[in-house]
Amino acid sequence: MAIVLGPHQYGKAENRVVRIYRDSPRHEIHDVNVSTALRGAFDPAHLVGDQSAVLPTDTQKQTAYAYAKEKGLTSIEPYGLELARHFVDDVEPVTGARIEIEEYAWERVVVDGTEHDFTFVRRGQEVRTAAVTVEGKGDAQRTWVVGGFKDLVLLKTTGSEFHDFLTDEYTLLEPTSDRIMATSLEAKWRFDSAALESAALESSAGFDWEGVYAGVKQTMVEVFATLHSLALQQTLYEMGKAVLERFPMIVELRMSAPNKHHFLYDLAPFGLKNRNEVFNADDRPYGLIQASVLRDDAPAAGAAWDVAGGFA
Ligand SMILES: O=c1[nH]c(=O)c2[nH]c(=O)[nH]c2[nH]1
Repeated sequence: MAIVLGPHQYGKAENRVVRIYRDSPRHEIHDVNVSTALRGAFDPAHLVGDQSAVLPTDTQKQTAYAYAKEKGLTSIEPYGLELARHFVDDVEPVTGARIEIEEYAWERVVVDGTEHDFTFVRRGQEVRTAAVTVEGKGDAQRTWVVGGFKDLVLLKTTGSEFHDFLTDEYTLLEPTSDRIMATSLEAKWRFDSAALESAALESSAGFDWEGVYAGVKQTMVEVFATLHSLALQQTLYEMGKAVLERFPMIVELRMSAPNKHHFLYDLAPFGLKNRNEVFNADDRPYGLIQASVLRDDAPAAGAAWDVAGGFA
């Protein structure tokens, strides 16, 4: 038996880069958490401690900050593309790079009815995400971009049912035709890599990353609100389908939705009727419903979903 080195990668995780645009009195802020991971011929570092091919994780960090100025940091997808392509194209031993980014949104405070130029309040809603993977050099290079969000907490007070489910001797759940539906939605959408390779997607100027993000989020929120739901599973599928119908550059969407249970509280001991008015918001355990929706002619996903390489 011989011991061999398996897949490996290394990088700087969670660089907290804050980029301010202050070229006019009205400042802009972009607040991100960016993690880099490089793949390639790094076996000697593991096997014999030879660092000659290892671009330090500190350098990767410095690059993330330098690029926020040199290349700009507005939409997170093109910022991730710049970083990933730089590592693969310009650093000889690197054959693949994965850049994962979270963005924390700020909105302007309002003073005397006017938006303030340089003071912001953290927006309590979702965290936007992006994951860019670049593999291979030159003509063989392939690129995958996944946009997304997490922690989008949604709740509807009616318009949700759950009944006619399979039962066995352990089933206690009562069917319901009117319940609260709530979740903290995570969604990730894979852009068409072929479209990415076209010139239009090369720069943030050439592609409306912000518009797509806002549109996907709004589409999902609208479906959550308007679909009379028979199960969270159905809601997820309809949300994903609507996104693919409206956004031709997206080929696949993956969703993860904890079912944030709201149990009707028993007020009978107090002689009170509870007509879906008072609930216990339970935090655990929770149902966890996960689904993906894709075009039947979607190109192969390749390394798009290879989140952090699948390492522990
Ligand atoms: O929307 C739901 N899907 C389920 O699979 C499920 N299971 C459960 O107990 N409640 C629910 N709700």
